This record gives sequence, C-alpha cells and structure tokens, in this order.
Amino acid sequence: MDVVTAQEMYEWDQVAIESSGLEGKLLMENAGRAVCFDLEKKLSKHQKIVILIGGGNNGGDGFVIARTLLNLGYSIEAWQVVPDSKVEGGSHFHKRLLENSGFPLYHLEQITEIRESLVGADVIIDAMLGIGMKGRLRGLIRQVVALSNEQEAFRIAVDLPSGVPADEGIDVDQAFEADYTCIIAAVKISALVENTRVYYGEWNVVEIGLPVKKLPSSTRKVWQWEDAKRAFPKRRANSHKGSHGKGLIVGGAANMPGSIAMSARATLRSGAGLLTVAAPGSAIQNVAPYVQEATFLPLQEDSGVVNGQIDTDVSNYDGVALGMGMGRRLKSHKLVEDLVCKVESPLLIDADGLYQLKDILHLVKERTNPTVLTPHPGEFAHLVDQSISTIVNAPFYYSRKFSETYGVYTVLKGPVTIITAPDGRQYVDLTGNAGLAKGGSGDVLSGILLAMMLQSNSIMDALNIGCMVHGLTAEMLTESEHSMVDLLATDLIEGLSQTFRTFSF
Ligand SMILES: NC(=O)C1=CN([C@@H]2O[C@H](COP(=O)(O)OP(=O)(O)OC[C@H]3O[C@@H](n4cnc5c(N)ncnc54)[C@H](OP(=O)(O)O)[C@@H]3O)[C@@H](O)[C@H]2O)[C@@H](O)CC1
Ligand SMILES: [K+]
Repeated sequence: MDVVTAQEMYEWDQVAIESSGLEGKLLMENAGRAVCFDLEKKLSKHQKIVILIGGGNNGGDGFVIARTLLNLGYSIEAWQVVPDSKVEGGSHFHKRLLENSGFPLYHLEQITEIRESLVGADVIIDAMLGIGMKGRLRGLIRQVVALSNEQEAFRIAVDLPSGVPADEGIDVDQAFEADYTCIIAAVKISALVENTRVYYGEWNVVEIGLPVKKLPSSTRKVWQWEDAKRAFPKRRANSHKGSHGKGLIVGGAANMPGSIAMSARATLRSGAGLLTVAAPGSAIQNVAPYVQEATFLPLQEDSGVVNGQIDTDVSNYDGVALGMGMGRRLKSHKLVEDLVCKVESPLLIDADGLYQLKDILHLVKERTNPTVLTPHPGEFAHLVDQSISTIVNAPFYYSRKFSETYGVYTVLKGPVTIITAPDGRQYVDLTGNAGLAKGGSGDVLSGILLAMMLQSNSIMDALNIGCMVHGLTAEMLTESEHSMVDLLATDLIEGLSQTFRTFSF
C-alpha cells in the first residue's frame, strides 16, 4: 500500500492520463464508483444521506457518488456548496450527468439554507475538498464544515476530510471530523501524522484503475501481512543454534535490571540462536534468573552504572543491541562511543544509548556496518534538536533527512511507526494499540528487532517484521486474555509464541 504526497498523487494521475490514455473523466467515474461500493457496507437505504460537493475534482467524485447512490436507491440529498462558475472540466461533465439523470441538485448560497438538512441527516458525505486544498478553510465551505461537525450524523470523507492537507508539517485549524474516510488510490501522508490523522477516523483505500505497472514506484509504503509473508525468515529442518545468529545485548544498571532482562527474553523468544547479556555485575544477578538461556558478561561498573569501555572482542557477534536500562549518566558515554566504533556487525541503539549519541553522530556516520536507531519522538527530538511537536507533525521528512544524513536505519516509534532506510525508503507499521503505551514495551521491541536482525538477510525486512510482531502481539493479547489497561511489557514477551505461530508460513 503506497503512501503519497499531493504532488506524487498528481504525478500518478498524470501518468495514468498520458501513458495509458485513461481520460480524467473516466478516472473520476472509477473513483466515485469505487467509493460507493466501499461505502455500501457503511450505509443503509433507510438513512437520510446528505452529500456536500465542492468545485474541484473532489467535488467531481462527489457528483459521481451522488448519481451512483441515487441509482442504487439510497436516499440522497446532493448539495453543491460552490457557485456554478467554480465547477469546471470533468466535474462539470459529471454534474451534468447527475442532472441529466433526472436527479435534483441543490445549490448552497447561504449556510442557513442547509441547516435543516444537516440537522436531520443520518450520514453526511464530504466531497468538498481533496488533495487540492490550500491554506486554511475559507468561505462557505468553512461554515459547512463547522455545522457538519456539530451534528450527530455519521460523517464520511471522500479521499481526505476537507480542511486537512495531504502533506505533513502543516497546521490545521478546522477540518471535517470524519468517522470514516474512503481514500482514493493511495494513502496520503496526513492520514499517518499526529495532528491530522484524527480527522480521518477509520479509513480504507479503494482502487480506481490506475495503470500500476506504469506508475513511478513510491518510496513510502505501509508494511502489510503479504510483505511479512514474503520476508519472514524460514527455519530449516536441519538448522542448529548457530544458524540463527549470535547476539549481544549491552546495557542495564543495578537499579534498572528489568529493561535489559525484558529485551533479552524477547530476543530469545523471537528465535535468536545464542545470546550474551553484557551488564554491570550488580545488575546481572537480577537479570540471570529471568533469562536462563543466555550467557553473561559483567561490565566495568561504578556504583551500579557501566563505566568505561568493553573488554571483550565484540567481533564474535552477528548483531548487537545497546542502551536499554543503561541510565543516562555520563559514565556510560565511553561505552557507547566504544561500541559505535568497534562493532562490526549490525548495531541497534535504543533508549539511554540514544541519549548518549548526540555528540558522536559523526562517528555513527563513519560506521560501515548497519546502524539502527529506535527512538520515540522525545528521543528523536533530542537527537535532531527539534521540538517533539515538530517531529510528530512531520515525521516522514525528519526521519528521512536523518537517515540519509547519518546513513542509519531509523525506527521512529509511535502509534504509527515509521521505519526509514539509509537510502530514504520508508515503511509504515500500523499494528499495535494503546496497550503498548507503557514502560518496557520499547525494551521488548528492541529485543525482538535484534532477534530478527540476526535471522534475516535484510535489515529493512527484519525491522518491519519485528515491529509487526510486536504490534500484532499487543492486538492479539487485548483481543483475548488482556485489556489495553492491564497489558504489561512482560505479557508481550509471553504472548510472542501466539504471534509466531501465526507467522509459520
Ligand atoms: N486528478 C485526477 O484526475 C483525479 C482526482 N481525483 C479527486 O480529485 C481530488 C483533487 O482534485 P483537485 O486537484 O481539483 O483539488 P480539490 O481537492 O478538489 O480542491 C480544489 C478546489 O478546492 C478549492 N479550495 C482550495 N483550497 C481551499 C480552501 N482553503 N478553502 C476553500 N476552498 C478551497 C479550490 O477553489 P479555488 O482555490 O479555486 O477558489 C478548488 O475549487 C482528489 O482529492 C480526488 O478526490 C479522483 O477523482 C481521481 C482522478
Ligand atoms: K473530501
């Protein structure tokens, strides 16, 4: 499933029209009909449905939707909310088709004319503005949006809720608050970004007949079940413990043994062949009983906190994860720097390890082996010197810029997790739920990611599968024995078995 900006969407439409001869009017017919067939599962013929139609091509879709639903016998009141002079091209063609089919079309000139209809509506469909919206909502459409939002009716948006831009990083002061959005052809970035995704409600993407083979390939995609099926590492019947990677986890502190213990147990539960945990000796005694399958390496410590370099040869490992539960004391800085320079296998850095990284990003950039950073928005904001709100409102831009600048894989965690490769390719993970918004779930994720990195030939596949496994486990557990309230990070680890059973492709 592709994720596009407004400009990319226009380019797709252009390719469709120019290279395959698909006329704009036909595309609009396809789009409108695809939306109707998707909406049929949400609508009933007893409902009073008001459809609001704007002047651009989004409005053009609206004329097709009104005509198709009327033909199907739905009770539709169609309102054109802009003057006739604004309805041009394909939209004008479909407006005439609606009228020539013998259906009424109401013209809105003042907000008071539509009040009664909106108050009495069971469903309001917004086909006023799509990817062509610019700036803040204005004029009569702004009033219509405000009045629609006050109603009890079920609100549906076509392609985008009016008032929401397609792109990220743009403030919204008012927009149609949809319960459901039927997105046309490809997910628009704003459906995945914190300040705008709330306006979409639930959403689905409909196919409209674009010539997929001719379209420029998108560098942003939603990671889906079929992707996991293709990429999930297979365990061969004749494999042994060495076939599934030898991992090292470095972190922990005497007063926080839980973090590294959870990471380690999650790594083991996710199929790693062998695991060593390097932590201050005072932490190991509390970690060991929880991960009996691991071996341990005591680190130099000072009052329960790592202090100094690592003495062991780290070239023996196939993958290293660093930082969980290590604390932010200056003493641990040397260890982080040491590992960034010495680790020749893929290196994942999380949590407190990220905190120590800001001054040594130039060393990260010099690494020739893959580096994976797994920040939440707060940690990422600290790394890139931006505010958290700037990051969460333009996460695609900032994570791509960061990954490209430092040559790292970035897993920007959140309700929507964005995974970016050093070459700028991005995948979005939509699994998981609010049950994960708890201390420890990040530690579990790091453990799963390390295990996947040990078992896969592709870091990008490993990260995407790991995020999906983590999110699906939360979903499965909250559908069965747990709720989002009580779910703990440790429950996730024990729930992994259930998820991996469904991954036995
Ligand atoms: N391209 C294709 O072939 C296909 C496109 N498709 C569909 O077309 C949509 C894109 O259509 P689009 O490009 O016509 O833009 P659109 O979203 O209708 O907006 C333009 C209108 O908005 C108005 N307006 C702008 N800002 C405003 C504001 N702040 N406040 C108020 N008004 C504002 C602007 O008015 P003006 O600025 O001219 O006064 C103009 O009237 C896309 O989302 C999808 O639904 C599908 O059918 C598949 C084929
Ligand atoms: K719309």
